[in-house]
Amino acid sequence: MDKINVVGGNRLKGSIRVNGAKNASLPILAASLLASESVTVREVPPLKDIITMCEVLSHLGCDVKDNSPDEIFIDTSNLSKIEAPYELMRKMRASFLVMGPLLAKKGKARISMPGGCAIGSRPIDLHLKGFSALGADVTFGHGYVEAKADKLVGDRIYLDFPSVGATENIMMAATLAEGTTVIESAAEEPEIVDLANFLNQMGAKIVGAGTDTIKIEGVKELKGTDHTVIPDRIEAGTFMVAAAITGGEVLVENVISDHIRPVIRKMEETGVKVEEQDNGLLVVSKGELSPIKLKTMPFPGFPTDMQPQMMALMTRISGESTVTETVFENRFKHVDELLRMNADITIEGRAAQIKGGKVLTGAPVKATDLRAGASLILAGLIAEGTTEVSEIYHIERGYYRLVERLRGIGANIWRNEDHLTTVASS
Ligand SMILES: CC(=O)N[C@H]1[C@@H](OP(=O)(O)OP(=O)(O)OC[C@H]2O[C@@H](n3ccc(=O)[nH]c3=O)[C@H](O)[C@@H]2O)O[C@H](CO)[C@@H](O)[C@@H]1O
Ligand SMILES: C=C(OP(=O)(O)O)C(=O)O
Repeated sequence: MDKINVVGGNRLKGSIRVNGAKNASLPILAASLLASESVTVREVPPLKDIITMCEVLSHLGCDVKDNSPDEIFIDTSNLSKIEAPYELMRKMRASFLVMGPLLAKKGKARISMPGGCAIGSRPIDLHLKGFSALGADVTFGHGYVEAKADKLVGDRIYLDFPSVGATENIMMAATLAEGTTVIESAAEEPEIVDLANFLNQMGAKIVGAGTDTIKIEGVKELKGTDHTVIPDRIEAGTFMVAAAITGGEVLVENVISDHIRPVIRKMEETGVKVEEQDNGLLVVSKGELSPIKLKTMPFPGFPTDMQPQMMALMTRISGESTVTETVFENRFKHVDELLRMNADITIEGRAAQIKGGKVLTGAPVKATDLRAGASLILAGLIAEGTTEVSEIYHIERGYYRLVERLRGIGANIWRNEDHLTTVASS
């Protein structure tokens, strides 16, 4: 089984470029189903989740060409199926994002129910509330959710929580509905804005994306387009923490600062210097840092996808920091693994107290989910000895060539197979 090994102690220095955003690419690829012409999407990171979404689109009948490393071409002229089976859904929850586009384009969709995952139960009730409001008949059976509508008709939909996925799915379905749809209490994440821009380029009429009220005036047809996805704000934040935790100096390139303002601000509160330059963010971390209190919130609040990485940073800061997780019910799985590395963390309900400043010690640990895995690698960068991270397929869902890229700025890190190659050739 592949593992990532990290030996702590190196100060990271240099520059590192951020890839296109996984969480913007996935809904955009799903939205390409709505086009009546071909679509090209650029700066798509070549990750496992992206491959899964391409498999879903191919399964539905699309012609998908992966012009590696980061350009995907989709021709929907042979879109014939309306069903996404369990084998594809179980690999990735985000496959559920094809439901809105299929319902809009084909009037019917049958998708295997997405299950929960390590960070929580993750229901889909808000997606379905939206489809029903647009006039779809939604039923369940044999592990599938099925939605049907002779025609979708715009309506006012209030989301009880600003769910990113529900906002995206409903926005996509509404593009071809009759009349106007208004999503209230919508998610405001940058990935929603990127999706709306993509849809508008195809001829959709969406206003208000990036605010809590999105208005979609339905159109008859969407044409093809060529779109470049936004940089990955979570990858950027992860590299910023890598610089900060090691007392390093790293230029993180290809960043939209406004997308990671909360991460910049919380990092500055610790005493890390973040300088906005033309070509990226220069992160400089020197001397003692100060403990902070952090609460995850929907955008523009602090992103839950950066919480485990920030917790790794807190283990290095003397004094007591706290993290409150309000978005997911169970996103503290990394804590047990950090404890194995000598961290001092206690959890009470949705809050964690981190008593930082103890020397971390390398240990065998496992990535329980994507960002938990990133947190362990970051902790490994400062731990004494070797940290051996297993179940790294979680990490590979969201970070492309993380090992090589961190090594490029000075980390002592390798995959088991790299090590064997090095030993064999020496
Ligand atoms: C592929 C992708 O873009 N994933 C991101 C997306 O996930 P995702 O779109 O799944 O996250 P949501 O914003 O929908 O989920 C946020 C909260 O809402 C709840 N909820 C959601 C839908 C629903 O119908 N009912 C309901 O109760 C969830 O259980 C969770 O507690 O946004 C999350 C929140 O920023 C990020 O952590 C994920 O990285
Ligand atoms: C939780 C994440 O992704 P997903 O919604 O695909 O599980 C993530 O990107 O941190």
